[in-house]
Amino acid sequence: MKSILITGGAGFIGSHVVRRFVKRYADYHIVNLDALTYAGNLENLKDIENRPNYHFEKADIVDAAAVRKVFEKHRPDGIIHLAAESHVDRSITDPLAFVRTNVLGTVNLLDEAKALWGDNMSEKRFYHISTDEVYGSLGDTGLFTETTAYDPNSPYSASKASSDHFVRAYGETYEMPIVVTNCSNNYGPNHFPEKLIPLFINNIVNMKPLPVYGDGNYTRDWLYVIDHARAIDTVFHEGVIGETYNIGGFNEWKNIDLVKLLCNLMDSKLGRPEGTSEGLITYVKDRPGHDRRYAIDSTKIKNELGWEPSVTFEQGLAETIDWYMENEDWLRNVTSGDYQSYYEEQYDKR
Ligand SMILES: Cc1cn([C@H]2C[C@H](O)[C@@H](COP(=O)(O)OP(=O)(O)O[C@H]3O[C@H](C)C(=O)[C@H](O)[C@H]3O)O2)c(=O)[nH]c1=O
Repeated sequence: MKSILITGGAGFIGSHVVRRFVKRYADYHIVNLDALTYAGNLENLKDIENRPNYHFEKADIVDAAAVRKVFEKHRPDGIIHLAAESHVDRSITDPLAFVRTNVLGTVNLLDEAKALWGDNMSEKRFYHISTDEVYGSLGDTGLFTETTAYDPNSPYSASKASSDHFVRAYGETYEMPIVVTNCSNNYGPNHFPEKLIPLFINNIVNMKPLPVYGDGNYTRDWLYVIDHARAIDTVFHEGVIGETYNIGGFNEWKNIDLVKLLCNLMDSKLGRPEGTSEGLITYVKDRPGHDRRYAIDSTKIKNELGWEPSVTFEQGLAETIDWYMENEDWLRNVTSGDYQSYYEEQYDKR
């Protein structure tokens, strides 16, 4: 039996990866290691929590002793590392939190894997899930490829770039069997409503303002989270050790166009007169250091591993909206506590 440890498995992307692995690989021993911070939620895994091949361990990757205990208990052969602080706006107000989790936490995991595996690394794998933001910002043309130079602009992307470098350094220095993927913006069910799409769905439902940063002409490449989970499965099993693969949706949208599309779809789902939600659009002060455009070239993973997105944006967005509208309790629970005051504070500071 293969023991696979997935960090951040209670989070957005992580929960889709855990679900996929638990359902597809009955003979694997799947361990979800998660600190259950504000964006981690075991509700995301209710449907699989009683499966015999699923195990949950609450631990913070910053706590090396706690990580060691989990490693000694479950002796993972493979590690899929998704645990991270991920929200760019939060990184602007609290960079150190990002250094702790994303840099220190990653190095802790690498060290514990090295200690556990010793010289016997041949059947092992350390897989780091990263972001296209490490490449910085594009102009109006061009795409990020696996050889684009790192040029991070936000504390978040700097912390992810640093963790990528550490993972590669452990590959070079200790011959750890590593693999890295850099993905574009994900969307889909279970996404914490601080990110653009779920925040705006939630605000439209509640007739609240839709805060578009700056002029709204920023571009992102959107990838359905379920397609991303499938890509992670493919890279974990078939990716070549030491390689990087970019994972994107071939699906670029300017924020303002995406927001207008979302408004129209939501008006028709909610039976509201056309234009109601667009009336909620409010241009607010820009995010400092806001990257203008991300766009990813996923040709390598397509040509070498046969992965490409399978869900169209229209389908994925419709499924996402339906999920949020059918899971109002989930949304209410995750937006309780200090969530509202956190956001109000952020806008005041801009
Ligand atoms: C929350 C929010 C965002 N925006 C803009 C800012 C961006 O241009 C775009 C998407 O923002 P969001 O914060 O959802 O995502 P990114 O900053 O692109 O980063 C995301 O995608 C990458 C790949 C990761 O690696 C990050 O972890 C993930 O958070 O909408 C607004 O205009 N208003 C808002 O209220």
